[in-house]
Amino acid sequence: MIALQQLDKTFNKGTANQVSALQNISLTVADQDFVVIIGANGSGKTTLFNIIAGAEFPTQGQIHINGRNVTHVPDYKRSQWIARVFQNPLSGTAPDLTILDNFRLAALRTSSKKLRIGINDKFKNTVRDKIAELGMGLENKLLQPMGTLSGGQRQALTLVMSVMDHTEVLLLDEPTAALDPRSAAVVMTTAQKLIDQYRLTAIFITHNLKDAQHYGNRLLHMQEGKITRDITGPDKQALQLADIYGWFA
Ligand SMILES: Nc1ncnc2c1ncn2[C@@H]1O[C@H](COP(=O)(O)OP(=O)(O)OP(=O)(O)O)[C@@H](O)[C@H]1O
Repeated sequence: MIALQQLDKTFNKGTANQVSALQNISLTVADQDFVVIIGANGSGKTTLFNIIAGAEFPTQGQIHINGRNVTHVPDYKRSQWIARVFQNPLSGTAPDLTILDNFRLAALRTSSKKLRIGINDKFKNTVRDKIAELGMGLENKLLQPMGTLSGGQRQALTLVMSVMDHTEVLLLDEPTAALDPRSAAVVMTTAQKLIDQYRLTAIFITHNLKDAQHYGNRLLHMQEGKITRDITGPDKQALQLADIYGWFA
């Protein structure tokens, strides 16, 4: 469970450039919830992710993840149980390294994996099996540089890489924004499959209102640093695209 209590984030406090990016945000995300966040540019979505991931600390308020108070735990420590996939398919990957070496690098995020990787072929076989599940034929390209793949292939691999071990929370930060519609659909289908398979708690930021309607069991609308709508369960299922468009009028 993720519990955010009365979070504030102010940038450049006390200066002419002061920005109140998050204002008194309280939110509880249950285990295995799939929450979608939409909102206009500058409404605070990425700042919220930065604070959940530990890339930024709140000006005020607290964050608990599965009962642990992580408010001031930095991102490199939280990465043991939080994975984040970004808009840019190259974020978090090394384009000149092979697919396998990228998986090795990602594996170094957790100490448990450090012990296993590189000792024998077990890690390679595990990676090959996980990649084969994507159904994209990439398991036969383990020694191909990551940078030679398409954006959609890279995002699909990044998803697999992110959730392979110990991840409890998956933060999807506009993961399909740079992709063509077909690749975007493949990446979102992959994300949904992995979320179900690994029973992840997921939060998905998107500007694609169709995806916001289709995915998740809960939809949040952010405006000016606040959560102004929180629609769950049957109410979310009943939402029409026109309703969501109307929120941006
Ligand atoms: N490091 C920073 N320093 C100063 N201001 C910042 C910083 N990061 C974000 N902001 C400001 O905080 C506000 C919220 O920005 P944020 O990036 O969280 O919005 P967003 O909803 O993710 O927008 P977008 O949809 O464009 O990605 C904006 O006014 C932004 O300019």
